[in-house]
Amino acid sequence: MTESGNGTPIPTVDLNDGRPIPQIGLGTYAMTGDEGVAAIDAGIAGGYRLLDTAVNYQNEREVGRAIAESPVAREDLFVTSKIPGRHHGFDEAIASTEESLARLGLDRLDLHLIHWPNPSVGKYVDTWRGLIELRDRGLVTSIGVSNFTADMLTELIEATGVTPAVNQVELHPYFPQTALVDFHRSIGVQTESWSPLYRDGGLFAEDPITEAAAAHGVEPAQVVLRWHVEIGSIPIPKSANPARQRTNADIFGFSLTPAEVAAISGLERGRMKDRDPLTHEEM
Ligand SMILES: NC(=O)C1=CN([C@@H]2O[C@H](COP(=O)(O)OP(=O)(O)OC[C@H]3O[C@@H](n4cnc5c(N)ncnc54)[C@H](OP(=O)(O)O)[C@@H]3O)[C@@H](O)[C@H]2O)C=CC1
Ligand SMILES: O=C(O)C(=O)[C@@H](O)[C@H](O)C(=O)CO
Repeated sequence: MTESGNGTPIPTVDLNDGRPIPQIGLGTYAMTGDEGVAAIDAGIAGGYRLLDTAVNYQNEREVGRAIAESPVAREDLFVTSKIPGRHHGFDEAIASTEESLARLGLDRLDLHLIHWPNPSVGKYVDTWRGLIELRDRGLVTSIGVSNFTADMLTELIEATGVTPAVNQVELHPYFPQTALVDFHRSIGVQTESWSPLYRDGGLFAEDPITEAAAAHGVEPAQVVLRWHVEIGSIPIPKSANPARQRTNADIFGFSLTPAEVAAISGLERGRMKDRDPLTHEEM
């Protein structure tokens, strides 16, 4: 257990491979250059131990710089990256991951994900076999996927016998993905929420969120992020602002009532535009 910048401990949960993962992480999308390194430095100093990056964020070097200059021991950090669609395939996934490790300056990733399934390409099972090989070689500790549907997860498990540890998906009060989260729970997959704050797109003014914030004496963002924890998902909010980073991580000193959770989940209206993994593909 680590402490957030406000001194609230950040607990962990165990993945289906027995590895502990922090219950909140720092999203690093768009954190590039010296400013990006400073933002990631601040996140680690503020208590984050889970760092979420990807080949396509073009910031693995920045994440690696922050890790190298951090006083926090490498073994206390949990680093996630993601294989892009243009690197789908068994051999391609292995080569891509070796390049990611070189950019990060690491000898191992804690978690590595297939970033998007890209179903029209038809190689996500081969890519999954590549991740299994990488895990067996010790280059990756836990393996998972992102933006996979229940049917895609079932296909991976039936083809390889290996269940992903994580499925990182779009998840926020406007898109709670209740059926998928329940399916994950039924097969032992840990849900991670991307865009957990809906990119600050108006969520914080919704009545169920402002009312819960007033009731608990916290910020709306803390209510939203606590909601993720209550529904069993790990949020990975992005903030480059050290004060907001610390506020976001400070969500383990209070809990929401079942009625508050239900009211927030009742804000459901659908996913972000054009982000359906059956049709949205990223190379
Ligand atoms: N696997 C996938 O396909 C995807 C993965 N991701 C991952 O998820 C992470 C988070 O998602 P992202 O899309 O970045 O968006 P988020 O939902 O995390 O929202 C980030 C935005 O909210 C603002 N913000 C953060 N905290 C607060 C706060 N307490 N109060 C007010 N505003 C706040 C940030 O501004 P500021 O920085 O100024 O605080 C930023 O503009 C990404 O960084 C990435 O790691 C994202 C999309 C897809
Ligand atoms: O941020 C990520 O991991 C992505 O996959 C992005 O492409 C994301 O989907 C996005 O919306 C970028 O604007």
